[in-house]
Amino acid sequence: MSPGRSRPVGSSVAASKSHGMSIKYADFVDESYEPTAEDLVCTFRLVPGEGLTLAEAAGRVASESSNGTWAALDAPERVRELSAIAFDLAGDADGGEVQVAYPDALFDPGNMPQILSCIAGNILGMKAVDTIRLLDCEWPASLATSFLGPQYGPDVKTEILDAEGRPPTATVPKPKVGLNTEEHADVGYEAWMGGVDLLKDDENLTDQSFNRFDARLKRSLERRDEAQEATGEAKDYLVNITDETNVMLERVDEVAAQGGGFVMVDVVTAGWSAVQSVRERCEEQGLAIHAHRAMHAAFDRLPEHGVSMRVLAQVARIVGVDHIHTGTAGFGKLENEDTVGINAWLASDFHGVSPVLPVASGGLHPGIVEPLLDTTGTDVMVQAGGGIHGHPDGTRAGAKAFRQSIDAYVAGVPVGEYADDHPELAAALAEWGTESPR
Ligand SMILES: O=C(COP(=O)(O)O)[C@H](O)[C@H](O)COP(=O)(O)O
Ligand SMILES: [Mg+2]
Repeated sequence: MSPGRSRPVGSSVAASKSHGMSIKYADFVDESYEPTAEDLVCTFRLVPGEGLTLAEAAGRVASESSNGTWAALDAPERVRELSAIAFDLAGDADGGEVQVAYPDALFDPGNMPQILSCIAGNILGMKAVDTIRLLDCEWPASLATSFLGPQYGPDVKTEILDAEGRPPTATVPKPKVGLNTEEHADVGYEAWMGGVDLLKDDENLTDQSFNRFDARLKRSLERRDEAQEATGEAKDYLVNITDETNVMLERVDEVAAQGGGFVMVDVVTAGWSAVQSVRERCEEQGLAIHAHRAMHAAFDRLPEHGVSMRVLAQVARIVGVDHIHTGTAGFGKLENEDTVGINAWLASDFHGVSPVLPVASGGLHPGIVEPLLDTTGTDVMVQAGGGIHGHPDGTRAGAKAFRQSIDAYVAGVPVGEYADDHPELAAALAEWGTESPR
């Protein structure tokens, strides 16, 4: 049949009471449905609950995530037009994949919590499924463009930093919390002097008693200015503004007033609504947003359940972050994940929405930069904490070694060879070799 929602009323749809039709779970399945360009299409992997077929479970998923419930309902046709339709079912009662198409009129454009309450809401806890995972989404233009989208994306490399033609670098001081303001800013200064572009706060450093936000921002940007002057290279600071939404907005203004170019937000723990608010304020202030994804694994680590990192990254791009962590393709300390596929999506054409710069972070050091970039390509930001500050000769030498490993890659010189006349890199390779840490 031709694409569209005005599908024939199937055998399972019983015309009923005078003003409408009775809709029940089975009416949310149409194996032959062809989605339209206005549909949001979600791919789910699911295992049906006990005693249910794949189609019975899929009907319950499409129903609960759009406008159905457990009881057959009498509803007018215009309400029926808002129903989701499960189609393309592949599998059996032991599990499989299904697509679910949602008409865009079901959604509130520009309201990410509302969209997620549909497609990743009650269905994750229904008895009708033993497990269910939202794997991927095809977004219609009407929803994708109803948010601000990224302001800079990969253009931060040239518009804010001096990183044309190479991956920009960032570092997070370690120990991750506990350093006082002066110690933290000193680490930043040493890292910038060694060749790192960005100082980055860790995900759990915000405004604790030992390192207050306001003082850290001020002092770090003072040291940044010194490093910028000494090196002649643009430097900046990914300061973690994560807090209650109104506090974050005040901090965006403060960062702009002090001359910073970026804010960092723990986007999953803060929540997408708060990220939307920050994004709006960053538009006014011209700041880029670095998205840390702490807590993403609560959604995406178990392969059979939850919401994939791919979908979380899609949401982040639509809402409008400029960078987001997407893992290290198995080379760092974290679980291997679909880093390459997610990064390709973040760079892909998407209804005119700007791309996002992916960030590789977690257990990286100079010895694994080469295989990492071989796998991800160079359109990434590369971030190292322990792989810089754990260098035997300290942070500045560690930053030099890290930058040298990147410069070697961009020059097409094997890292071992480049180390022959770069002693900091040689020391890092002697310390850590080319193994991923655990
Ligand atoms: O602090 C770091 C990296 O420090 P180090 O370089 O010392 O491991 C990152 O927050 C985490 O690894 C999370 O990474 P991701 O957000 O990619 O999961
Ligand atoms: Mg961290």
